[in-house]
Amino acid sequence: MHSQKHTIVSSPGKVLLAGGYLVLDRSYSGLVVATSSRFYSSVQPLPASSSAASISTPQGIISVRAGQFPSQSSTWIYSISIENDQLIIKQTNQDVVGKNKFIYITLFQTLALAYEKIATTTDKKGVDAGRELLNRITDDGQSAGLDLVVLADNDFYSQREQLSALSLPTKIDSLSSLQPFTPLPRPIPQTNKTGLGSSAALVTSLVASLLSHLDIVSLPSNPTEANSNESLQLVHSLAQFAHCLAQGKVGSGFDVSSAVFGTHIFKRFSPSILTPLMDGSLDSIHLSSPTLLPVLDPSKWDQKTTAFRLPKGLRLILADVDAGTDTPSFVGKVLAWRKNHPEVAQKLWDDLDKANMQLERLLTELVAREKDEDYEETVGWMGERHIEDHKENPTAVLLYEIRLTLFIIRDFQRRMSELSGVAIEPPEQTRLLDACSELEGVIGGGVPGAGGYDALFLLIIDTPSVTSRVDKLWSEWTEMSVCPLLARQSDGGLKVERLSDVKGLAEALGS
Ligand SMILES: Nc1ncnc2c1ncn2[C@@H]1O[C@H](COP(=O)(O)OP(=O)(O)OP(=O)(O)O)[C@@H](O)[C@H]1O
Ligand SMILES: C[C@@](O)(CCOP(=O)(O)O)CC(=O)O
Repeated sequence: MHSQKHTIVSSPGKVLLAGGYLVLDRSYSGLVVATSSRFYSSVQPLPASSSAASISTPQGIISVRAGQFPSQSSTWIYSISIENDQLIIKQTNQDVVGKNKFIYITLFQTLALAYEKIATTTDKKGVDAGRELLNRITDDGQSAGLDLVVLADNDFYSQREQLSALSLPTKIDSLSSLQPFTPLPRPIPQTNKTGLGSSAALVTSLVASLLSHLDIVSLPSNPTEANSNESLQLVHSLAQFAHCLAQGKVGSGFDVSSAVFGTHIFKRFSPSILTPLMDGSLDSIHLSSPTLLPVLDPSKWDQKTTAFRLPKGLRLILADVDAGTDTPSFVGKVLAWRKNHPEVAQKLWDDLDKANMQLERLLTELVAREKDEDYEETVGWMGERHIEDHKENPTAVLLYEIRLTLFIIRDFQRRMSELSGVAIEPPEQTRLLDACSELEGVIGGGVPGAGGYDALFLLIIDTPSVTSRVDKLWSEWTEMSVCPLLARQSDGGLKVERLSDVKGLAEALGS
C-alpha cells in the first residue's frame, strides 16, 4: 500500500511598515506585518508511474512545480542519489526549463540539514544516515520520491492582465472575483511581482513542508507556541540561510522572519552568524560530520521577535503601483551615503527610529484600549470623519497621534531621499499618499520596505465605506496606475494546513 501522506505548509507575505534601511543595522528595530495572502507548499509521494520518475533511474526524484505558472516551463526535476560517501542532487531538466536558484538551493540545504539531523539523532551514521534519508524521500521504495507543488495567493503577482482579460476594473471587488491561484500566462521571470516577498515565503514554506514531511521536525499546531518552538526556530535559521544564499547577499531577513513568525517587532540576526556557511559547496552533500547544524542551531541565533499586532477595527490596505519606472536596488546607494556622511546619517537614523518606535507604542496603546466600552463605537464613527478633526476621547486622540506619527515618518523618509539621492518616497508617491490621507477614515500611510515607486500602504478604519473611498480614488488616479491587493494584516506566521480548509487549493493541485 502506498502511503498517502500529504503535507501542506503555508507562509504569509510581508509589509515592512516602519524600519526600512534601519533594520539592516542590529541597533534598530522595525515593524513587520504579515499578510493574509499566503504562499503554499504541498508535498506528496511521487507515483512511480509519473513522467518525472521515468526520466532516469536514480535512487530518488524530487519534482517541484510552480502550480499557477505554465507547467512546461515551471517544473524543476531533481534526481537524488548516493555515490560513495556523497549525496548527489542533480537537476535533470535544466536544458528545458533552466534553473530556479531559490528552489535548488532550498532543496539542497534542506536535504543537507535533514541528513545531519538523522545522523545526530538516530543510530544511523554516515552513509547509513544518507540511505535513511533516501528511504524517507521514497517512502521505503514505495514511491519514486516527492511531488512538490508551490502555489502563491493571487496577491503575490500583478493581476492587471487577468483583470483586463475579464474586462474588470482594477478594484478590490474585481480581485475577489478572480479564481484562487489564477493561472498566469508567462514563466516566473516574465511575471510582475507585487513586493509581498514571494521568494522568502517560497523558501520558508518549502523548508518547513519538507522537514515536516521527512519527519525531521514536528511543527506546532498551536501558533501561540511559535516564538519558543525549537522546530520553528530551526526552520527559521535554515530558511534565512537558504534565502541569503539564493539572493547572493545577507539582507536583514525581516521577510523570512515574518514568513515564519508572522507580525512582530523585528530585530535582525548578526550577519556574521552565517559567514562560515556562505562559501560552502552546492555540488554534493558529504555524508560525514555535520557542518550546518552547529551554525543553524537556534541557540546560536540572536534575532529578536517581539509580539506586536495592529489594533482591532484598523485595516492595513496595500496597493501595487505601476509608474512605468523600475525601482532599482536602493540599498547599496543608501548605505554608501550613510557611510560617507556618518554624522548627518546618525542623527537622521536616530530621529527616524524614534518616530518608528513611537508608532509602535501608539499602536500598542490603542490595542490596550480595545476593551474600553466606547472603543468600537469611536473607531467606527471615525470611519466617516477626518481623523485630525477629532480628539473627543482617548481612542480618537490615539488615532490622531498615529496619523501624525505616520506623517513624521514620511517626512524623515523624504529627507533620506533628498540627502541620499535615492527616491524612497518619490514625488509621485507623495502626491498619491497625500490625496489618500485626505479621505475620511484614512489614518495615514507610507511606502513600505525600501520604498520607491512600486507599492504603497494605508492604515484605515476597517469599514466598507472607507475601503470603497480608497478603492475609488485609486481606480481614478491618473498619474500612476494603482492596483489594490486583497491582502489585509494577519498575525499568524507559518501554518500547517488541511487541504479542505484552503479555498481552491485542491482544484489548483488537481487533487
Ligand atoms: N511561485 C513561484 N514558484 C517558484 N519560484 C518562485 C515563485 N515565486 C517566486 N519564485 C522564485 O523567487 C524569485 C524572485 O525572488 P526575488 O528575491 O527576486 O523577489 P522578491 O523580493 O521575493 O519579490 P517580491 O517581494 O516582489 O515578491 C524568482 O526568480 C523565483 O526563483
Ligand atoms: C531596505 C530594507 O531594509 C527593506 C527592503 O524591503 P522590501 O523588500 O522593499 O519590502 C532591506 C532589508 O531589510 O533587507
